[in-house]
Amino acid sequence: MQHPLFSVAQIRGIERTAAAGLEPGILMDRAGRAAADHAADLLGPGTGRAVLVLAGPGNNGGDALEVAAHLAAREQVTVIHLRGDGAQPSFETARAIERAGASSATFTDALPSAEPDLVIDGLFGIGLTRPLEGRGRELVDTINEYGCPVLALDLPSGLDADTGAVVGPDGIAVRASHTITFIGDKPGLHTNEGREYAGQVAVVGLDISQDQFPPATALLSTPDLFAHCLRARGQNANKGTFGNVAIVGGAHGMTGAPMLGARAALFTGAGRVFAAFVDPGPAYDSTQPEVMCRLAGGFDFGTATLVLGPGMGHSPDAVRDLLRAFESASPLVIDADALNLIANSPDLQQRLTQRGNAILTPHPLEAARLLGMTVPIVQADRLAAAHELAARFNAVAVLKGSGTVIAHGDQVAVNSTGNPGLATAGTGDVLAGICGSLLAQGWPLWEAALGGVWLHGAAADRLVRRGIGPIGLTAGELPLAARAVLNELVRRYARRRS
Ligand SMILES: NC(=O)C1=CN([C@@H]2O[C@H](COP(=O)(O)OP(=O)(O)OC[C@H]3O[C@@H](n4cnc5c(N)ncnc54)[C@H](OP(=O)(O)O)[C@@H]3O)[C@@H](O)[C@H]2O)[C@@H](O)CC1
Ligand SMILES: Nc1ncnc2c1ncn2[C@@H]1O[C@H](COP(=O)(O)OP(=O)(O)O)[C@@H](O)[C@H]1O
Ligand SMILES: [K+]
Repeated sequence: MQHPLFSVAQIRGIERTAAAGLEPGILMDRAGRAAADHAADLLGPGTGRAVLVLAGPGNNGGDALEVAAHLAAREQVTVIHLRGDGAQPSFETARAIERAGASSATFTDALPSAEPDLVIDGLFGIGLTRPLEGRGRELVDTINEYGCPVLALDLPSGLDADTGAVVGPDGIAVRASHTITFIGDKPGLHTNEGREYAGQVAVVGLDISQDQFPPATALLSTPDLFAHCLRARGQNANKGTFGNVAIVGGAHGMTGAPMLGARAALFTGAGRVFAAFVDPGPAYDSTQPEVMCRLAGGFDFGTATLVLGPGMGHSPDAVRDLLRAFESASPLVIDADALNLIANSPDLQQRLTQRGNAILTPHPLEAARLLGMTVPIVQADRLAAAHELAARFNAVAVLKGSGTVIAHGDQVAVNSTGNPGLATAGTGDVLAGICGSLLAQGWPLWEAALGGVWLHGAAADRLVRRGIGPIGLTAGELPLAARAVLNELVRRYARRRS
């Protein structure tokens, strides 16, 4: 099943169309009821717990007041309602104000002296137009220090639902442990700062019929998007069935990078794996003797899927190898130094665009160099940056980081796996090796990128679940974990086809 992500403009459109066919206020009734149920689940069995409800001036505040009215029957509810000095509340918010006012909830301007058992964040949702300031900012500052669960309504106040950026210069947002988001899921909850601030995300469609939803802006990447490429191995398979991968890089002093990529390719099922060194490198890898070490200069680039860039350096030999690789018809994964060489060379850019058949895997700095912009601009709208990379270089673009964005043509996906254990040197080399391995096994570019990124993150998640990381997780531990995750996926999804 697909997991769509909608822009704020799309959510507004869906809300308008749905509301036109319903009694006024029904959608807020449903949002308030669903959020109150979610809050009750977080509180667990019992009654009389202290719940702090922060309600803003708009409809997000209306949702929060509905939650307050529902919860007040069982819990000790305190409401801080920031009314703002803008327009009058909407019909549904005015009704929510009345309902909460008629309940046993206590309204106050001051935070309670003791930390509550649960905070409901209904300050701002998709109507946030500027950074938090004044009292709103003070409240967020304080609740961000609490240790109790924080349930954000629709999205954490202060976050941009489209981009996952904290609105601001010098902005602030609620750090929620849970977010219940209404009508449809939003990209900003899953990329950039979104994963940090949104916590666990639950989506409530408010019973709006699917035919009122437009095509999604993006999809959250799950194995359903690449399951059709997962295949059990036929009994009669041989190593030639699973393709050749060559990791091309490893300038003097950087031999570890291609070795990590090569191990990742091997452990995720490539038939034969080469490490092709730009400068004279090791004769063999004593830890992984299955990897065949070669000098890139003499390697026939037409015989393997090529992963270009890990530890490649910037020497004339590196450029020569890159040019030769571009002249081959082999599928390419382009990473690290290869991306920097391309960023510096209009000629390489033109050749890449003309040849196609490539996955680019930049981190935000590499993406900024390729696009001729700064990292903050790339990060301010990661979906747009990935889309632009894909269009400009005629490739599948993988913009790495928390909530990696994968883009090609009109398609955009946001990855749902991974954790900060991956923030350590060499994990990018492993990702490039996995993508190369899947390509070599016959996966199309788009699926190899989606699957490679998902698997890489899931491998890190598996290690963390087993107590290996996030602190101290090493890139070299990922390939074995990726192997386990891939075999599990194949058992779950694959039908034997050979
Ligand atoms: N309608 C429905 O049926 C449904 C609606 N739903 C809910 O509605 C939410 C959207 O509601 P919304 O459009 O009212 O926007 P919301 O996020 O409450 O904020 C707008 C208010 O904040 C103000 N403001 C903005 N920025 C500010 C700042 N930095 N600092 C201070 N003030 C600031 C702005 O006033 P301004 O000063 O800009 O005029 C305005 O008053 C959505 O996220 C979902 O939760 C769901 O229940 C589904 C059904
Ligand atoms: N905080 C994080 N959460 C999730 N994934 C992360 C995080 N930090 C880094 N990663 C992932 O780790 C990898 C790092 O790649 P890269 O920066 O190229 O590292 P290197 O060049 O050292 O191998 C990417 O796949 C990236 O998406
Ligand atoms: K909110």
